[in-house]
Amino acid sequence: MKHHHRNPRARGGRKRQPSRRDPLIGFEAPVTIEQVGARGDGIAHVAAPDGKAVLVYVDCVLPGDEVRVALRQKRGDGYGAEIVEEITRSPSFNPPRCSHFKECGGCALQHMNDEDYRGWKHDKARTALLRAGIDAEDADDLIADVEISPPASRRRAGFSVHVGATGVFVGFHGRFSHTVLNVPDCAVLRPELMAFRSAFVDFLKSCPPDHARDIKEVFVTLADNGLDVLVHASADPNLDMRQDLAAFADTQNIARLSWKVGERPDEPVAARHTPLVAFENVEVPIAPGGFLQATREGEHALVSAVKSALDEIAPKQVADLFCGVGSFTFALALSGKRRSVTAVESDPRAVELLQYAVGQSGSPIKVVKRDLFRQPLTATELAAFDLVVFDPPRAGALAQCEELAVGGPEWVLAVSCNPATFTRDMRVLRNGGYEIEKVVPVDQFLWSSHLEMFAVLRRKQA
Ligand SMILES: C[S@@+](CC[C@H](N)C(=O)[O-])C[C@H]1O[C@@H](n2cnc3c(N)ncnc32)[C@H](O)[C@@H]1O
Repeated sequence: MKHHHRNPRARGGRKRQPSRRDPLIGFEAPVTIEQVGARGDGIAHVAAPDGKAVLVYVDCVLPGDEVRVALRQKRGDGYGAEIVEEITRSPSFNPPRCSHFKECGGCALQHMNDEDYRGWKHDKARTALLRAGIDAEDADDLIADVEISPPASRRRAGFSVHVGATGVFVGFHGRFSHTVLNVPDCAVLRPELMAFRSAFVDFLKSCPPDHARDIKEVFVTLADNGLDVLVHASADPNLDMRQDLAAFADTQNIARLSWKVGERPDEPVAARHTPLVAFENVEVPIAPGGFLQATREGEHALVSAVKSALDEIAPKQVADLFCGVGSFTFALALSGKRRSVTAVESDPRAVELLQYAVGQSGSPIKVVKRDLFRQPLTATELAAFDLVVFDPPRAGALAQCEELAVGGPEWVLAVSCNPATFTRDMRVLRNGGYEIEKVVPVDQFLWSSHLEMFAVLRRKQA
């Protein structure tokens, strides 16, 4: 056997120190939870053996809970801690709805009662406005009631898949872990998605393990006419697997089942009929894994907010930026009376599908493919519109807001799925002369820390 002499300086120049264990890992202490932080975890301070106060983050707790915790791992500026004993629970503690809530990383706040939960989401919107420079009294006047999607309403989900010696798992990752958990009584998903999940577990159990093991994730969207399923795998399916998947799609009445390996384009394995969603009675085909608002109720709340703003603004020329396949586009063009809409989107597939539906319906919509991060509509181009609507991904719409600040129209409607970038974008627009007139918080990710915000902005008259 060869013996390798390692030069300790060869790689980093300095001799490696033996790793020293953090003495606080494993330390136990009683704590009283002070507040629920932005991610839904409880925040508290424990007294360390040296007398210093150490920040801890604890899952599944509420303000006022007294628990004994063990520090488990460094997390940001503090430690993630696990409950080892419940001493007293706050009166607002609600029994969680799913049996696997404590283990599952999908929900953060199932244990909060409905009223406190509503208040917590409202405060999240309020904090975003305060950070955007709005004063507290104005923020309270601006924020409408939170529109919360009910349990069992989420119409799209990405399930992680693990097929191994311990069984078949199709579900979500555990809290701060890579372990995939089955979620047989998930309370947030539509029943159609739940039925698919358990049928898919059975299907994978019936497959040769070598092939089932290739499947890593499965994304499911409930379109208006059935399920659209996209399987992410590490290798192509063989002929048997293709036939089995096609038979599975038939028995489960799946509209389309596609397969995707890495960054390669997805490939339909069973295309029984094209998944469609309707906006203002116009049917639009959707792409495998393509964007759709997470719940019908959330989409309805956002579209209603857009429509009531239209009544007040009465625009003639509208720009719908980051339009996707048109959740707002058709409402902007067709609700009440017809208006000209320029719909802008960078995803080529969404552009093609929207273009198709526009052509079929003869709607007054021009669809433009453009990257609005690199090439926002310029102040000069914006002069053609009397209303701009934007609904960017989590990164927000900084470049576009900078152009709006210079030359945007009187009215802007902003939709955001990330309070942090919402705050930043609102600051830019306020510095450019816009005032926020109304904010509607929309909660499509029940019991999570996510929040969507809809805002009406108007340029201050000189
Ligand atoms: C939150 S979704 C909103 C889609 C649509 N408004 C809806 O409600 O269904 C954000 C959209 O922005 C698109 N997008 C992402 N980056 C973009 C970019 N740089 N330029 C233009 N569109 C982009 C995505 O493809 C996606 O369709």
